[in-house]
Amino acid sequence: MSLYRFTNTFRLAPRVAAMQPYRNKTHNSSAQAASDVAAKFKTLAISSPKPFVFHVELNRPKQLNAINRDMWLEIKDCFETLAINPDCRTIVLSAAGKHFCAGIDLSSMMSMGQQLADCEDVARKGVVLERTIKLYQDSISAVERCPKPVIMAVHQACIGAGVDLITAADIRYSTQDAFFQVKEVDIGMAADVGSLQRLPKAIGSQSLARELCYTGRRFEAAEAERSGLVSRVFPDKDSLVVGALALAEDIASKSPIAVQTTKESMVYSLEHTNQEGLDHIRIINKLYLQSEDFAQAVGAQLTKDEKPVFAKL
Ligand SMILES: CCC/C=C/C=C/C(=O)SCCNC(=O)CCNC(=O)[C@H](O)C(C)(C)COP(=O)(O)OP(=O)(O)OC[C@H]1O[C@@H](n2cnc3c(N)ncnc32)[C@H](O)[C@@H]1OP(=O)(O)O
Repeated sequence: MSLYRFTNTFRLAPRVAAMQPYRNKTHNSSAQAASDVAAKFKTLAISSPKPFVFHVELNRPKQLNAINRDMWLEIKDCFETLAINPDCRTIVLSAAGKHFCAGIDLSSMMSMGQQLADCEDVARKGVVLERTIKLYQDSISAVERCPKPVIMAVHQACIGAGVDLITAADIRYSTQDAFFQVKEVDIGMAADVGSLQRLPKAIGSQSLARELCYTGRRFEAAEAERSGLVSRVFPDKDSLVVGALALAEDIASKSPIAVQTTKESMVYSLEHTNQEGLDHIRIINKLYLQSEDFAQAVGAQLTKDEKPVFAKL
């Protein structure tokens, strides 16, 4: 079918000319948007190194990026903010300092224990704990709920809450010196913010997932790659971040309608039958196949235009 017939069939004209200004403006506008977002956070560093790509860094290097209450709150806020930011299409999350994440901040956990001890009634203690666990669950789930693909770039230790965090992401890359531990059993608790639900799906083996969760044993990057927890391993942190950003840039160059709908459908399909997943995407696509992105992307394929430009979403 010719481009003219295709766009006419869908009663759409590619708006390439109208969107020409985005070609030059995108990066400045993403960079400005990133500095606006960054100003809100003290445990996260945020930048936009490439057009439509945001880079979020866990930024408590002295505490090995152990997740304290501020960081739980800020992860949630950050991903909810980026979810609706039109200058953001993909997110890379890495971490500053020696390790990716040492898990929950054990000092702040001790002070929470102290606060609970000050309250005598078991029901009231239960309510406080319930609210805290829900808040932390929502923090990690904000990564999965974010419609923009999230790529985790993991170096060195990724422990406890760190594993909860990375299993909520779309794609995981690591360095060859990375290691992982579902360490909650070692601090006398069952993991409760996502690893038990998401790790078995991420690696596709109940047997291995249960072994890791019951023992808390450390597993290295090579095993993580073999099991599918990470999809690429890099020699060091610099090449890891470069590789993750290059992947993010590639995804960000595609139609945001197409990419975000793909994420929504794949996340939905994790917890639904194939038929439910097919019903879900059919209902979305009966609307979205009328998008100008579709006409434009098909047009670009037909005309071999390597860089179609899509409107912000
Ligand atoms: C409602 C709750 C929901 C969430 C639950 C989540 C649970 C979890 O995350 S369970 C896992 C908890 N984390 C740990 O058990 C990790 C303990 N740390 C380590 O295994 C090692 O420190 C690590 C392998 C991360 C790094 O080893 P390395 O030799 O490089 O450094 P260290 O000398 O051990 O540590 C340096 C200083 O950092 C302090 N530190 C380490 N981890 C934590 C942490 N999670 N929270 C707070 N502080 C931590 C460590 O004590 C050292 O401090 P200092 O002695 O003052 O230098």
